[in-house]
Amino acid sequence: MNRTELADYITKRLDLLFSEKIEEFCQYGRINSFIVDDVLPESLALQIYNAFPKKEEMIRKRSLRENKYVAAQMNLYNPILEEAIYAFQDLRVVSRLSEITGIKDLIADKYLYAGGISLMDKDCFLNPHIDNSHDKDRSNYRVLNLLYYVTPNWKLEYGGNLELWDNGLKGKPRTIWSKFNRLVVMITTRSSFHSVSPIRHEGQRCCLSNYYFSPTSIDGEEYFHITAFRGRPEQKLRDILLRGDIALRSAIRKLVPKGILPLSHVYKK
Ligand SMILES: O=C(O)CCC(=O)C(=O)O
Ligand SMILES: [Fe+2]
Repeated sequence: MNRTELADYITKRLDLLFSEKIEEFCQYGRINSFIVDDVLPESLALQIYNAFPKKEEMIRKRSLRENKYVAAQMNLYNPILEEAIYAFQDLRVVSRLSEITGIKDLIADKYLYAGGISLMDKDCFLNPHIDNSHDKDRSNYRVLNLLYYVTPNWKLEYGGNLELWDNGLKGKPRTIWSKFNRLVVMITTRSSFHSVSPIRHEGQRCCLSNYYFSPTSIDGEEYFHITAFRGRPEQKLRDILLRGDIALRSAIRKLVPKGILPLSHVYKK
């Protein structure tokens, strides 16, 4: 199964749900987003899940900000993973998403900057954050996240669900179940705080991530920011520490616009 054949399925699914998803995405008063279930035939989604590498073969990211395993250097792994990720970059998929979201000039990211695959198991989490504003070359704005979940039988009570903080960190988040064979498309702006709730279950939550960029930001303004993590409402001390972390890393970025560390979370071709 190659990326074009996988994209055939994704495109057909989007076409079927097209007008419903436009309405869902446009709903007022929340982080613009929509959900597509049963994206691929079940057996294919399962094949993608089964192709996931062991967490030991991935890069661990562990700090107060997050605890998860990621990989973007896709030629190191089972090729079905690379095919599946790039299926979401097929021009037909990009154009359907542009029509649904109304965002013109969408650009898929072949370098998978900060994207690729992620695996989270017991006690993994992702604290509330806004995503980095730009692509790796700092030339286009990040505007959409495409998150495709592939763990079969993942239950809501396991945790590890996506949370969208529609009313900011003072409000309650909207929880989106990281259900098997589900795609979540969400907008990324300067205020689109989101997180992954801590996992309470012995199992692994696997996700394929694609990020789309555009020459202009969603609000039409010019800005730059790094990924900015915060504490959850009950994590007062962690929030103070993470605010300090944002201030420090932002200051360094002002001095060294390309960052001080070599880019690690990209697909080096
Ligand atoms: O794994 C998820 O559901 C969310 C990941 C995330 O925050 C991101 O890709 O920006
Ligand atoms: Fe994110």
